[in-house]
Amino acid sequence: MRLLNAKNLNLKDADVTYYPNFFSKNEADTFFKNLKAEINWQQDEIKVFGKVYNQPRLTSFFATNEEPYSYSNITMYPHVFEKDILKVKHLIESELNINFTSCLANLYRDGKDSNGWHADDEKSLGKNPVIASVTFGEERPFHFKHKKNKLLKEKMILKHGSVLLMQGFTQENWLHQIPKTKREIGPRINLTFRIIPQKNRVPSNSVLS
Ligand SMILES: O=C(O)CCC(=O)C(=O)O
Ligand SMILES: [Fe+2]
Repeated sequence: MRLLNAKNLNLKDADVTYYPNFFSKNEADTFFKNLKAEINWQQDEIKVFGKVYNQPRLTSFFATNEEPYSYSNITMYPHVFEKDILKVKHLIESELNINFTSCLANLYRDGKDSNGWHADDEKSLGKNPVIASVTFGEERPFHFKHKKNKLLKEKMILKHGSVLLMQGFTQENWLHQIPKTKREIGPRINLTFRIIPQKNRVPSNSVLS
């Protein structure tokens, strides 16, 4: 049932599939409530043209390994996966047959919170990264635009309990954003599951010959 009504967006030079009904209404309501309370949401600062601002959303980072995640000028160190986020992880992994190591969680408190145009193309994610992006709470528009061909764009609404799977050449060729809105709206939680391998480290007790 979770993959019911799956839709490939058929974006050029990309591979994006939307699963609008991945979580039932009841499941999604419960996850939203629990994750909002359980997660240790943090406020990071971003630097734009030398000036420091609060990032327009709260975040938290989780991983099964110790590998931090750096993007823009922010480095996030992982928490261990907590109860509910681990449940979400397992449900996604078993349906999509993909194992994720890490999750960047975003809390958009209201319409003033946003996520500007970007691609998740950090080196640490490797080439052609797979990203599963889960929405709980308020639905928000999600925009895509092609990096080179200005005529190619797409807008969609990410529903409560939906999953958006981005893979293949998506990050190489497209940008995405969650724009601000003037509408009076409630909070939205987004979980982006990613694969960020642990870099090789020499164990402290090893003997090098
Ligand atoms: O909130 C979303 O749906 C997108 C989040 C996102 O693009 C990101 O965290 O990289
Ligand atoms: Fe992103």
